[in-house]
Amino acid sequence: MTINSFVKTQGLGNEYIVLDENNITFPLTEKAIQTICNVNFGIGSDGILVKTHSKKADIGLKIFNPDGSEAEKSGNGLRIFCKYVFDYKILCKKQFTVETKGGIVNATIQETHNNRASIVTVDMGKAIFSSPLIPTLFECQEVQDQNIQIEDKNFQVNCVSLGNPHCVILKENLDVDEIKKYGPLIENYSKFPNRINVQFAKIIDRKNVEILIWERGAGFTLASGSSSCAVASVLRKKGLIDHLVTIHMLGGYLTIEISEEFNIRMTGEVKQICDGTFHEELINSFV
Ligand SMILES: N[C@@H](CCC[C@H](N)C(=O)O)C(=O)O
Repeated sequence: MTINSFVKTQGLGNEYIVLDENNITFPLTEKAIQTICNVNFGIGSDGILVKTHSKKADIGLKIFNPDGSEAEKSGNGLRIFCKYVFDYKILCKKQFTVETKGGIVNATIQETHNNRASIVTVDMGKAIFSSPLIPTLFECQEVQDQNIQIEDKNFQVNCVSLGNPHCVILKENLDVDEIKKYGPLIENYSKFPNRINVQFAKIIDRKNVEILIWERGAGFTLASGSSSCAVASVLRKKGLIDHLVTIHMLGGYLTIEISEEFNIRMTGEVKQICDGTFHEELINSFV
């Protein structure tokens, strides 16, 4: 990769721009991230992934939301980053560890279908249900079926952390307009000090769940890996699904495996969209 070059890749319609911290000449400020992720003034993306050095793992990853905030974890982001690391021969092996702000994960490149897609598995770590660790300000030890009032509506929320915080709401019917209206209000609800990712989930059967997502710092997205893991963890804890489940989203599906100890393994597709170089005129609009 050359100076100021980028790769853009999507996982089920959740798209990320991948950068190497050694190759960028400009400071990655909040304004730079917001501009690059903007589809009208920049490249357009659901976030930015930055390759960094790690002393504890094979490689390091920083994850930024399009509003400029830093996320601890991202499921699609991790699969996308692992494909990049493998395809661009940054690490010449199919199994490696990645350090994120939300912990170290193990990743495996399963298949690379000749110029079609890659299938990547990531061990996302252990689902954490302890309220203060998520963090939430609910006084109970674990946040299960807690009622919250948002304007005219009452929601029963279940919270979990996969390194990043999630709020899962079970629904009988999924409504895109509803999550677009209430998602940002739940994201910023007073009991979520670090804000939160929001999922509406509809159980199809014990092996299939359909979800809609409102992402912290990004908004409505077509898919989210950590959200899929969050929904699977919460529903498994309630005994409503099997240990192996397919999470269906608007952009595609992910397979999630939940161990007895709530270690979560996620497998799904990723496809590169393009690569390129930031134009001077774009860089000058945020430096
Ligand atoms: N799209 C991601 C989640 C990205 C981070 C999230 N918005 C946060 O702030 O925690 C995924 O696939 O997990």
